[in-house]
Amino acid sequence: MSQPIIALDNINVTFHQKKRTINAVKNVSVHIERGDVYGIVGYSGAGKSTLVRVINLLQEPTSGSVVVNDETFFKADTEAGAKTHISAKDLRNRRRKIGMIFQHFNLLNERTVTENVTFALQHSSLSQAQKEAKVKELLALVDLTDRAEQYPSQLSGGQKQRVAIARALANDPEILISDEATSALDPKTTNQILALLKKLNVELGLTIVLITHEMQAVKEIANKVAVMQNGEIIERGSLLEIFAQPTEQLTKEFIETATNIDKAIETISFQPLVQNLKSDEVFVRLSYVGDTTDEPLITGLFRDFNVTANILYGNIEILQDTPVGSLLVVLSGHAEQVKSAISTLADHHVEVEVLKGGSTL
Ligand SMILES: Nc1ncnc2c1ncn2[C@@H]1O[C@H](COP(=O)(O)OP(=O)(O)OP(=O)(O)O)[C@@H](O)[C@H]1O
Repeated sequence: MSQPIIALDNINVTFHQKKRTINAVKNVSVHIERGDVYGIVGYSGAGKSTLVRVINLLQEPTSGSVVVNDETFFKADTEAGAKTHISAKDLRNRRRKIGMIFQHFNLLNERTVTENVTFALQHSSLSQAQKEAKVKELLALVDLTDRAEQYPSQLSGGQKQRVAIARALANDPEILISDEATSALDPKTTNQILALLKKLNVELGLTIVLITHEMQAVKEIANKVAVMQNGEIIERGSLLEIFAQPTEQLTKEFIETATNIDKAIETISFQPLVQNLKSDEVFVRLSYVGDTTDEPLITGLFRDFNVTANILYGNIEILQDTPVGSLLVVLSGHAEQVKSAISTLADHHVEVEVLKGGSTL
């Protein structure tokens, strides 16, 4: 495997306040590959911002090592131990290659869109004409050419975030850190900004670290996910692994917010068919990932076992080009046959969760 573009190892960040010690990040290691859109999900206070601020040393860790693009930015084995630290001058230069965008855009309100983006080029070696061309190119990239001379107060939230993205890209960064960048936006604008980030990832090869409390955002564009709680990463994996087989309760909660399957189960549980489930019926949830979707499994249940499947709800999503499905189904037939049908489904990598009935299985 190639070298990760970002390697954080054994990172601890401890804040000392008067009488309190806050362990904001506890022994976290994360490796992010070039071209990843790496989602870090967690509730407020989980330590996400503190962790990503470590990448460009806006937050110096108490201990651990920070390596970006094969260059050690920081290394300290313990709080008291010897520290290796990149020089201040080098850090300033390297930071320009790590763009950041935030929830509240952080634009200069007295400056126009063009001036806001140009500001990011103040230390650039480009000539004035090159800077002007660069800013024009960036505004075209984020689709804001017609707003170039407007002020932030004249823009919508989504447009302001586009200015912030153009500014973050001014020095051709290889990494973009997005800290809750869509949290203040409505769902439609959120999707437009996420689509723009995805485009930048694909077209520019930009590595994106996406911190958010919204699993929906992660689901739209991330290929990898880490879930943070109390300063620790409690679960991580590819987007598909996390969505298909979450193990931690918190991960399941986040996924639920992005799929609403629990809500569907609750609603459907009140339907007469489920309320008045017969003794030979069982209400199940079938979950599957990938090719299984294409197989006529449901028809096979009747053909092979004489078990009928009444589909009450279905949700199939495409995550990273792979179908991920959930079906809420009432199966009915002889207990033995239903049992065989369920084990056949399991053989085909369909996870079967009995939600109601089935005491005779
Ligand atoms: N400079 C600081 N001094 C003291 N405590 C801090 C500091 N920065 C963060 N913390 C604390 O560290 C913990 C993690 O905060 P952090 O902002 O990283 O969480 P988060 O997951 O990003 O949440 P949010 O989305 O609310 O920012 C919190 O308890 C926070 O109060």
